[in-house]
Amino acid sequence: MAPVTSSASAEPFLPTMSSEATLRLRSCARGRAAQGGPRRLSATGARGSRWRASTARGGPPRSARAWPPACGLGHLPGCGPWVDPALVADMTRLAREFFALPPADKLRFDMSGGKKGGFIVSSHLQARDYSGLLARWPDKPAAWRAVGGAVQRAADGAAWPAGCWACSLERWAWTHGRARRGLRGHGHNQKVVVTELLPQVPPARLTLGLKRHTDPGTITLLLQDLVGGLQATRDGGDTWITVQPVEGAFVVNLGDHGHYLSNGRFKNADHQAVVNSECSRLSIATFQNPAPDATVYPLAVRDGEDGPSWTEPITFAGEYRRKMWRGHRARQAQEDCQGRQAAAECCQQAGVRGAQG
Ligand SMILES: O=C(O)CCC(=O)C(=O)O
Ligand SMILES: [Fe+2]
Repeated sequence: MAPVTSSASAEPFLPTMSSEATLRLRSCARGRAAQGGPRRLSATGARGSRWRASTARGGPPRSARAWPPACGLGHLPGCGPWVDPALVADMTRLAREFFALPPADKLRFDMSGGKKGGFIVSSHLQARDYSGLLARWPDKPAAWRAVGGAVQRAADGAAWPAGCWACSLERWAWTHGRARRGLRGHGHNQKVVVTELLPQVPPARLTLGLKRHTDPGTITLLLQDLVGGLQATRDGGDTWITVQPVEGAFVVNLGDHGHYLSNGRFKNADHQAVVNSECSRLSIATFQNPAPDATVYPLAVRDGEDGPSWTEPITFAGEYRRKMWRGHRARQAQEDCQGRQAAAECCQQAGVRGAQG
């Protein structure tokens, strides 16, 4: 997802161009307070799709009728072992070293086009093997390619705590007669690693950070530093809850595909990331996407169960295209509307009537 800014300036927006001398590595309490007193997400919250991965391992769900408990903010069923903390530390350190490089070194790899609210490095070509990442990942600091590759390999499911969530759900569905033809083919063979730096931004600058969105894939494993800025909403953006950073913990977001796979039982996380006026903020997201062309049916629902009961199969590629198209249409409509409004104001000023249309 691309970050946005409402700033009129088109200058490349790089952290080394701000007044910040060095990247802060530690928590920024004042900055967090400036974001309006974030609330801690609670495991007793309503059904949602964002939870903290935990070292605790749950067994497969026992009930033949209920949905597995991954839908709340609690722990995941069937989790594998934790990711190696040394790997996480290396990835974070190297990312910070990269973002501290001079702009010329970074701009070659920037995925945000220099005009957005943050700086993104992404293995966006979604290579099925890891050579894609290794070829496109920054060559400085020297060790980062190898470590980035290791992170992407780790995300293959076995080593990440929640990477096997879709597989758990799939196993559960087959055991309990909920699977439909095609579920097994969902694959899990696309991994995209995105490292993003949201620079420290003076309060006067109207930069938003990463705009509100849902992730398109199955799940996203997100590592955020202790600055904080990730926010979630469950009322369509009226109110936002800041996801309190926890050292070494991943935030796991369910994406659109996971939402469909669970037949709407597990909601896709509606989220954004805001900038901070005190600190730059680093996040590393690993998107777990299904195979693009695999035909996937949503899990079956039983008579009398609440919620949607979708039956149509989808492919990730098709859904993704539709989502992008809807976004494009919405942006066009907004631009048209702004254009009409500007024309109306202009006509009003000039004393002309009937500018609507
Ligand atoms: O930086 C973050 O915390 C969120 C990143 C994110 O949501 C994304 O890249 O899709
Ligand atoms: Fe996201």
